[in-house]
Amino acid sequence: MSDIAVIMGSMSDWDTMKEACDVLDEFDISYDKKIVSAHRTPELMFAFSKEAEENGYKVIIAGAGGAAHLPGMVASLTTVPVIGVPVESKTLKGMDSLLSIVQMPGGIPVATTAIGKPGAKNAGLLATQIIGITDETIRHKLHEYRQTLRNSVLESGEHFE
Ligand SMILES: Nc1c(C(=O)O)ncn1[C@@H]1O[C@H](COP(=O)(O)O)[C@@H](O)[C@H]1O
Repeated sequence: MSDIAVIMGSMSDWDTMKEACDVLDEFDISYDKKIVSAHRTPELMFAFSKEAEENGYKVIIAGAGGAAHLPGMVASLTTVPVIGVPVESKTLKGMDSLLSIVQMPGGIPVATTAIGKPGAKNAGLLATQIIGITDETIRHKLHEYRQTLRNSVLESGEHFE
């Protein structure tokens, strides 16, 4: 059983969603990755969402671009928390993806990240922080991660005059 599911609307989203998986690998968090589309594979999307809780997922990270209905539709079918990643689209640069994911009606939340790779990375980190609520080892690693981040910023500015 994996803690997290990373799903995406198309194989073309993988270049972006890999950022989330890289973070989960770094923190040694188990995850499954799947291509699931609300538009193209609605039956699979329905079955995946309905089974998510009994499959033991604690968080679902869902990335999609354009008319990005996947995160919201999955969120409507499960109470497992969903983090939506707006994948950058060619024509509208991901503004379409962002607005499709973020503007959920009251009652069905999706935690929406920034557009593209930084958003996918943060989705991985946010999922890690959620897992960290009940896992002290993960919390410890998160503190170390923040310390490394702080140090790299401070060091980068050391000789900046
Ligand atoms: N937004 C969705 C959904 C969905 O929301 O269910 N399924 C696929 N897509 C998106 O279509 C874009 C183009 O897909 P293709 O590259 O396969 O044509 C992808 O970014 C995908 O997430």
